[in-house]
Amino acid sequence: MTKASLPVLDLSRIDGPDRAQFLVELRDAARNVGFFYLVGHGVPAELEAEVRREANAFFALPEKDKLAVEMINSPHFRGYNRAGRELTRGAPDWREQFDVHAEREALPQTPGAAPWTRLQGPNQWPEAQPALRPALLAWQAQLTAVAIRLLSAFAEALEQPKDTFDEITRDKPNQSMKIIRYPGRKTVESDQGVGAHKDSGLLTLLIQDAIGGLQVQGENGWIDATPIPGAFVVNIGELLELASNGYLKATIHRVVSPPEGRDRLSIAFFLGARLDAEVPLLALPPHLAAEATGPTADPQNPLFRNVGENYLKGRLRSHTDVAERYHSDLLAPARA
Ligand SMILES: O=C(O)CCC(=O)C(=O)O
Ligand SMILES: [Fe+2]
Repeated sequence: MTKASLPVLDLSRIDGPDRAQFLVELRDAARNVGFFYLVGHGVPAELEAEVRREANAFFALPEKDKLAVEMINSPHFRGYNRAGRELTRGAPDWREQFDVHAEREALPQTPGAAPWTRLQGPNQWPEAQPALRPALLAWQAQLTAVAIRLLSAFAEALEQPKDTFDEITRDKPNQSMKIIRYPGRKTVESDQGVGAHKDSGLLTLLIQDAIGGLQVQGENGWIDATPIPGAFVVNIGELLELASNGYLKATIHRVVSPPEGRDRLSIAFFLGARLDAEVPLLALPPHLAAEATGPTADPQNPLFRNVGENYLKGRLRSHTDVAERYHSDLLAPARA
C-alpha cells in the first residue's frame, strides 16, 4: 500500500467517543498543511460514481454541444471553457472545464447595485445531456452539507461557538463547482494543468481519478496529493485563512498535466460565504491567537473582507473574455 502524503481524517469520528481528538487532528492538519484527505463523509458512493460518469460523458460530447454552453454566453461566469481559456496569474491553464454555481435567479441590475450582484444567476446546461443537471446539483447539495459540517467542526476546533460560520453561509452560500479534464501534453510543452494558486472560498472538496497530478506546496517542496479512492481532498480557502487571522492555512497548489496520451478528470467543489457577507475576524483564545500571524500578504492578490467583491475580483481576472464582454465598465473605470 502506498503511504498517504497528506493527513487522512475520518469525519465519522466527530460523532464518536474520540471527537475531541478528531478536532485536534483536524485543526493541526488545516494549520500545518492546509490539505487533508477526508473519509467517512457519508456521501453515497453511487452518487459519486454517477457524477463521474456524467462528467466523463460531458467531455465526450461533440464539440458543438460543449460550445453551446460556453462561458462567454454567461455574464454570471457559468459554463464551458476550452483548454487555455482560463488564466492563472496570467498564464493559460491546460484544462477544459464546466463551471456550475448555485442555481439562483439573476439579481435585478438597478442603478447603483453592487457589482458583485452580477455574479448571481442561472447556470447553463447542455441540452444534449439532460442527466448532467440532476447529478451535479445533487452533488452540490451533498457537498454543501459536508462542508458546512466541517466548518462547524473548525469553529469548535478553534474554540468558537459552533454556529460561528452560520451567519456567513446561511441559506445562500456561494457554492461553485467545476468538472475538469486535463488533457495530456508532450513534455516539451508547458506542464501547467492549473498554475500555482490558493482557492478563494472557505473550503474546497475535490474528487479525482487515478491519474494524479495535484501537488501541494510543502515546506520542502511539492507534495503529491496521490489519489485515494472514496476520499475527498479537502483544502482551506483564503476566506477561512482571513477569518482565522492566518491560523488556518490556504495552501498553494497546482496541477501538473498528465503525459501525452492520458488525461485526468477531477471534480472540485468550492464552498464560499454568502456574497453579501463580510468575513468576520474570529476572537481566538490566547494560545491559538499567539500562533495566528495574519493571512499571507500577496501584493498581486489583495484580499477583501467583502465576500462578493473578493469573488468578483477573481472571476474577472481568471476569465478575461467574459469580463471584457459583459463587465468592461468594471475593468476600465471611466476617467473624469
Ligand atoms: O484538479 C485539481 O486537482 C485541482 C483543481 C484546482 O486546484 C482548482 O480548480 O482550484
Ligand atoms: Fe485550487
